[in-house]
Amino acid sequence: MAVDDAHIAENIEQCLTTSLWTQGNISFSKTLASFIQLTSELEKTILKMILESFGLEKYMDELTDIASYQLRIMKYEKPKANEQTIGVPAHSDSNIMTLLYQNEVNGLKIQSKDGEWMNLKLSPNSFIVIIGECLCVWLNGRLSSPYHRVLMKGNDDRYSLGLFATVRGGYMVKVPTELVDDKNPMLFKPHDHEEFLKYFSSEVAKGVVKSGAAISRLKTYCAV
Ligand SMILES: O=C(O)CCC(=O)C(=O)O
Ligand SMILES: [Fe+2]
Repeated sequence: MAVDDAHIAENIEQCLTTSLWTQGNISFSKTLASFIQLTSELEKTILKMILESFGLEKYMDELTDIASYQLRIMKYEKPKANEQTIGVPAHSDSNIMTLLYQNEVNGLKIQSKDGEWMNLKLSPNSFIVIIGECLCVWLNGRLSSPYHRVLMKGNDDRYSLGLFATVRGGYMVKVPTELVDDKNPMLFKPHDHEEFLKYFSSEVAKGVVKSGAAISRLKTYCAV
């Protein structure tokens, strides 16, 4: 892990640990820091594999330089009555890539390209990798960013840990020239993704769009 990444991981876990235990909690801190270290390395390995598959490995340094990582710890309570409740409504992630790790309680559904909702039944110790809209745009739509949601049923609470790799503000998301030719015209104009997210949340606040509809809004915002 590079010095910068170590610093970022340390910051994330310190903020979280001190907000949960004012005195700190060394064992929890260490577990969290090593989780962030391992998952951010895994995210980079997956990104490298994706770039290599498109012959774009020369962009690896650029994309890792502008990445920032956010860890979220999520708890979904079991439904009170014998019913199904929404843990997270349908949405696509607006970042580069998300890695999810859950306890043994399933609940994540992912929508296929033909609109079918698929239940994910995960074996223990597996990770879910979700491509975010920012990477979908950067790759000129070669990989899509799937809609997903969490539905809860049954008698157990669900916990999940999400590592969200995001681009830092100020970075112009620009489709590489290698991905543009006569058959594959550029789909998105270069744009600052953070500016788009600000615009999008103001549209959500005004009630113009629903919070899960970022990808269609992104098309309106910067489609060629
Ligand atoms: O908890 C999960 O499995 C999914 C959470 C999620 O999709 C998100 O926070 O964006
Ligand atoms: Fe998500």
